[in-house]
Amino acid sequence: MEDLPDADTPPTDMPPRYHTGRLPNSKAGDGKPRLLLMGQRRSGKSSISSVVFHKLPPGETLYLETTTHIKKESMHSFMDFQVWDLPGQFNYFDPEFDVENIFDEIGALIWVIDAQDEYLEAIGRLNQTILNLQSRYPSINIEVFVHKVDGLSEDYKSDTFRDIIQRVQDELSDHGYENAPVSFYQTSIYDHSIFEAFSKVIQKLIPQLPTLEALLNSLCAACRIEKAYLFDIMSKIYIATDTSPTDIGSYEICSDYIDVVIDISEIYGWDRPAEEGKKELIETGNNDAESLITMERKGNNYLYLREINKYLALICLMGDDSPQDKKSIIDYNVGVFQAALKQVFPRADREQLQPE
Ligand SMILES: Nc1nc2c(ncn2[C@@H]2O[C@H](COP(=O)(O)OP(=O)(O)OP(=O)(O)O)[C@@H](O)[C@H]2O)c(=O)[nH]1
Repeated sequence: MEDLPDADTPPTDMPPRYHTGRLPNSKAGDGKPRLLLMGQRRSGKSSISSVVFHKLPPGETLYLETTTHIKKESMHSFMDFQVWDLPGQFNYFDPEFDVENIFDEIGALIWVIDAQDEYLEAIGRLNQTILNLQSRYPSINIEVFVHKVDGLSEDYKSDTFRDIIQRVQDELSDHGYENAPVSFYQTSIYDHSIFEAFSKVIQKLIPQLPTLEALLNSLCAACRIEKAYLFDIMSKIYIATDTSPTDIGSYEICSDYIDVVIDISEIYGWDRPAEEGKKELIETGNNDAESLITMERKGNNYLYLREINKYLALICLMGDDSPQDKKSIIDYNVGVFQAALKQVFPRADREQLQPE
């Protein structure tokens, strides 16, 4: 890390600006990239957005009412984005809907399929939607959540997953779209899988991801960290991790630790008013922010957490080779990491693009 004070920004035609709340696909000026949640009725769309973005306990989704109109919500976090929950009963390519308004400029379309239900009709509609979109908006990422897998046996779960992928891919190749940007995830609101899937969806929209990963790799190598995650604290989505294999177990440990931090800061935290005359800095690399740093032993692992700013936290997972002795080295290197983040998202650029 010491050799890496100036991180290279990957070559790109566009100025880096997602950290101002704009993702690359978003309409210049509106500042809010859009994620669309689509799928059949009762497939679980509102539950997903309530659990991930509003911390609704999964059991309480049983009482959610059917969505009858397009529900638009703005999320304010590391980046501002909109989540649109589209009721399952309409065909959005009908002339009565303003197709352009719905699909123009979206970051990703998340299609939710209820794996516990008959899914052939859902796949038919998904295929139709993908084909419609491919001709008009070929670059939209289509993310298929094979959802509610919690109630299924391991065998049934993987058979269903494979069957759905096969049916979608067959239909696409029949129409000559072998390389359509479609990805599949197994999800449930009753475990961490829904957060993991959302993390991957969001990461695809971050152009500087390779740089963030390279920085996290260097940090891990310098401090013998097993796994490092850069978390969005509010949603528990991780926006980057090092490139060593990710297992859901390490994500779960880190995500539970974030919960503890949130609970404690809800009790002891308070709002800091912005200093007079100064705009509040909400961006990556704001190391003027008060920062919480902790290191704790969890079973055979040590967990190191450092708040990067109001929205982001770095969490590292280490083995038992006395990392406590190395805490000062880790602190130092994480400080270098934070400085490098600032190079990736220079402050001048942030201020210039900060909405008034
Ligand atoms: N077992 C299980 N049930 C789930 C899961 N996610 C959602 N559900 C249940 O599925 C039912 C329907 O969820 P909703 O979120 O209302 O579905 P929706 O897709 O928004 O439905 P509409 O508003 O009618 O379009 C609720 O009873 C949820 O509790 C899951 O991961 N596992």
